[in-house]
Amino acid sequence: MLDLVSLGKHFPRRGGAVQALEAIDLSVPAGQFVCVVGASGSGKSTLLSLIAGLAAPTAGEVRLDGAPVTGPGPDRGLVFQQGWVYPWRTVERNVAFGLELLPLPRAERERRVAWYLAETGLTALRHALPKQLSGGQRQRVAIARALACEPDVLLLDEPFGALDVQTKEDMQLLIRRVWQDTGTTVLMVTHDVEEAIFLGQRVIVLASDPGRVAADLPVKLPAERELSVKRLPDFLAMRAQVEDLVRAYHRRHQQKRAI
Ligand SMILES: Nc1ncnc2c1ncn2[C@@H]1O[C@H](COP(=O)(O)OP(=O)(O)OP(=O)(O)O)[C@@H](O)[C@H]1O
Repeated sequence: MLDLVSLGKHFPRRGGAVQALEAIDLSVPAGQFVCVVGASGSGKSTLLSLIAGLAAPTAGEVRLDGAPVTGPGPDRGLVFQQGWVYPWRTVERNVAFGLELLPLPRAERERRVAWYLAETGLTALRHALPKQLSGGQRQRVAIARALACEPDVLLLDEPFGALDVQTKEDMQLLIRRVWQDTGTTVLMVTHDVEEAIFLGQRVIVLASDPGRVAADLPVKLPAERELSVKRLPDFLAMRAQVEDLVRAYHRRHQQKRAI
């Protein structure tokens, strides 16, 4: 279970502070797929960096299975938009990277690399260098590398934001399958409301300044989802509801700033 308890983060700014996040209380049961949406500046990336332990909260705490998070750790895997990979390492050696830091027998490391390469459709490319890959393939490498450490929680920060529509949909199907196969908890930040509903079991809408939870909505769609689910009336109704919320909180924020 991932718990965010009265979580807050402010950044000093000349003449005051930016309240990036305030009083966030959220519990994510193990194995759940949660998507976080919100207008630009609502604190989505800040939220992920606090959970990843890359930044410290200024209030409250993050707990994973009851233990406070005090820094980065292999129990949380992080994937960024750019699909950051080590340019001098082959695909296979990129996927092995995090594992090299873990106290695992060599045979187990090799087993995991082979399994996650297959799971992300990269086996045939295992000897390629990143410069030979497309953006979608590089993002698969970043996902496989994060998953190979078998984290309790996979944190995805706009992972498909830079991809074209077809590649993005392929990656959405891939991440859902990987999630179902591994049972990992997934927390994904995205600008794309359609993507959030298609992937998530739950959608959190953040409001800006202070960043806070404006809505926490269950996604009432079948567990098995084809891309065609995006055309169902229930899907379209939820999409309109979430888009209206994001827009409303964004406008409110703009009006506040104008005063
Ligand atoms: N290191 C920092 N120093 C100062 N202010 C920051 C810092 N990081 C974030 N902020 C501020 O905190 C607020 C939340 O930023 P954050 O990047 O988390 O939002 P976001 O929802 O991820 O935005 P986007 O969708 O544009 O990536 C913004 O007002 C931002 O300017």
